[in-house]
Amino acid sequence: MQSRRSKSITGKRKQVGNSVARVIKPQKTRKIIRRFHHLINKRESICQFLCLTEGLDEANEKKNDTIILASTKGNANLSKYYEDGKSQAFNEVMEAQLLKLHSLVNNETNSKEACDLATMYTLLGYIMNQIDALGGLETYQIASQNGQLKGRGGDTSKLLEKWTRPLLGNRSGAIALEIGSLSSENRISQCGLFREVVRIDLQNHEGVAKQDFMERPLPESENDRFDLISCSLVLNFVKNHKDRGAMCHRMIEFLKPQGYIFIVLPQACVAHSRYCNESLLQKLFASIGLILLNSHQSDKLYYCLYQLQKAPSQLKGFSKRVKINDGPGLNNFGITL
Ligand SMILES: C[S@@+](CC[C@H](N)C(=O)[O-])C[C@H]1O[C@@H](n2cnc3c(N)ncnc32)[C@H](O)[C@@H]1O
Repeated sequence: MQSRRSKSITGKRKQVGNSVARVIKPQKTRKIIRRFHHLINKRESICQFLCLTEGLDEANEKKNDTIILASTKGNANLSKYYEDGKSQAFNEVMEAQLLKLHSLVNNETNSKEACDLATMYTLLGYIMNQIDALGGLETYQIASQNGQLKGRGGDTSKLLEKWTRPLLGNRSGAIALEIGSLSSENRISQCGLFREVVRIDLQNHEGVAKQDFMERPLPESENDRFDLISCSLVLNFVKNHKDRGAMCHRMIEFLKPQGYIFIVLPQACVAHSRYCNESLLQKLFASIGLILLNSHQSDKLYYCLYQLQKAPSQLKGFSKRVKINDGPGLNNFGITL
């Protein structure tokens, strides 16, 4: 029988599995999700600064720890700074440093000198410990799941049903793929529009297959393709702009001609990003053959429905992130193709 307690990367014992779900109060879920995103984004910025983006994996913090340690390349000082950061509990000094990280990593005169590296590795250690203290990806997913509970208005596929019923209502036998699925109880699975909904996620959940979409074998025939792909709050979860682009390309491979993609992002990804807004997103998707049918922005989320048309023969202008907004308080969300 699997133990309900496991060791964290810092060696502390922590609870895993359903026991965590019991201790996350609904009013805390948003806070947890925001904190998780904050930490992951800051870690991404530091890793980019250190040219260390390769291989970090939100689903495996132990592996991340090993990768970061390996990047110190036996430099005892750097690994000491990293361990030093890990040993620090939540504190205002480190939080303030995280908040001004943007100016540190974007300072043109900042060469990767010893003092920068010391700060960065200490912050990395601190972030790792904070993610660990939060319970890592598992707690985040449980918080997201709680956020979806019926009656709390959290199931984004309610809008998917509303938008696609007029399009798919008469089509019998439609099949859907839900990437990042946390439950078989969501509207996408219950609305009756689909003969089958294939649900996948990086982690195990009841009624959901554990699979990394990026490793799902490519379709060999039309039967392996989908009428609709749902990608709700997943792209923002993917660690960098290139990998998000790769996921978008891959979704196209899995769509039937004229198939639909339903995408949900935190509203901040289109409203408060240096590298993304709704119009850029629309152009970027158009370059891979996706035409916008519907969109909606709530206080917290941005929803959109695209349909696959014929892709233009050449991909143009989306291989690099271009700054379209500037100012304090913006995030670095972006997608490149
Ligand atoms: C915030 S949850 C979103 C849950 C749900 N779809 C929703 O709308 O609330 C993001 C989920 O995306 C999943 N995810 C991220 N990358 C993935 C990938 N490559 N393949 C499968 N699932 C992935 C994560 O495991 C995580 O559970």
